[in-house]
Amino acid sequence: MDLTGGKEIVNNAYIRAHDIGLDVPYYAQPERQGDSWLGTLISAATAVPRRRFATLLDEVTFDIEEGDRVALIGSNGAGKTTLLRVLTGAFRPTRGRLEVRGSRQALLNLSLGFNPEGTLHENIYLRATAMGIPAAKVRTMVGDILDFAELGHLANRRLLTLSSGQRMRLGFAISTSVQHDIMLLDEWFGAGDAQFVKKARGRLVDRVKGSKIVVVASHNTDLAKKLCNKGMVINYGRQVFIGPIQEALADYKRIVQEEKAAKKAMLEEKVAAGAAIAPSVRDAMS
Ligand SMILES: Nc1ncnc2c1ncn2[C@@H]1O[C@H](COP(=O)(O)OP(=O)(O)OP(=O)(O)O)[C@@H](O)[C@H]1O
Repeated sequence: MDLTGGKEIVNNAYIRAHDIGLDVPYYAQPERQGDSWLGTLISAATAVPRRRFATLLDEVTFDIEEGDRVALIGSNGAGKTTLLRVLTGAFRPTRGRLEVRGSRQALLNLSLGFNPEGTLHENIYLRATAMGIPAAKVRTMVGDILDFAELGHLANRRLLTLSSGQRMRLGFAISTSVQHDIMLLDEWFGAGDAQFVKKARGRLVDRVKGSKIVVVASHNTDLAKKLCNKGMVINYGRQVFIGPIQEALADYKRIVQEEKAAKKAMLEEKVAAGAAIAPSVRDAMS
């Protein structure tokens, strides 16, 4: 079987970002003043949400070349998944220049692009076509995908009748059915039953080995050290470091310690000013 799914594998893959930024619109509900159920009800019915813009990424500049395995490192909400979405092409940067050479495989949301009303068979066509695989090629892959997901006996059932674990298995089997140049991963895949996870990890390791570039967002330091040669630290949507993985992890550790020290100092100021602090918060800061 041709593992490229009919896609051209390029000789020289890269991702180059120059000063990219991403602003997204969102709607903010004005603060509700009601202190009674009637007041809350009236304010909920009459308050008009305001359109605002949030800067999710700013001043991100890097060159990722063939052979690089890059860990995106940062606290919750730092912008790792957002950057991966930009790299997959799901979000277009609102500033700066992004150049990507090579086919991309994204393992971010395994259920994305499914139609719950369609059968498993139809959904394989839907997703594989969206991945750019020609229909003739998909036809030769359907059996393998269903076998890998262990769902062959349900091929003509509607997707909405599947359990969430079964959907995830199908999504994983489709997303990893072909080898691409660039692999974009959000956290190391670890959901599902133990036997499937083992099989899925085996396939992931193969795909990572076969990829020219891997970018993985992870909170798992051991995995980052084992898998990656480079690390990119993201803090509040800004890239604050890119370089060798050990140095990136050290930089992130320093940021976490500095933030912890700043929070502790703020807490101590509040205590000195006579504010009541819950014991759990005090313990967490010590
Ligand atoms: N569509 C959106 N509109 C407004 N804000 C958003 C949107 N999507 C993400 N955000 C915000 O952008 C920030 C970055 O989110 P993101 O999911 O990229 O973080 P992350 O680093 O992957 O976090 P985690 O480690 O928790 O997965 C968060 O503060 C999040 O609330």
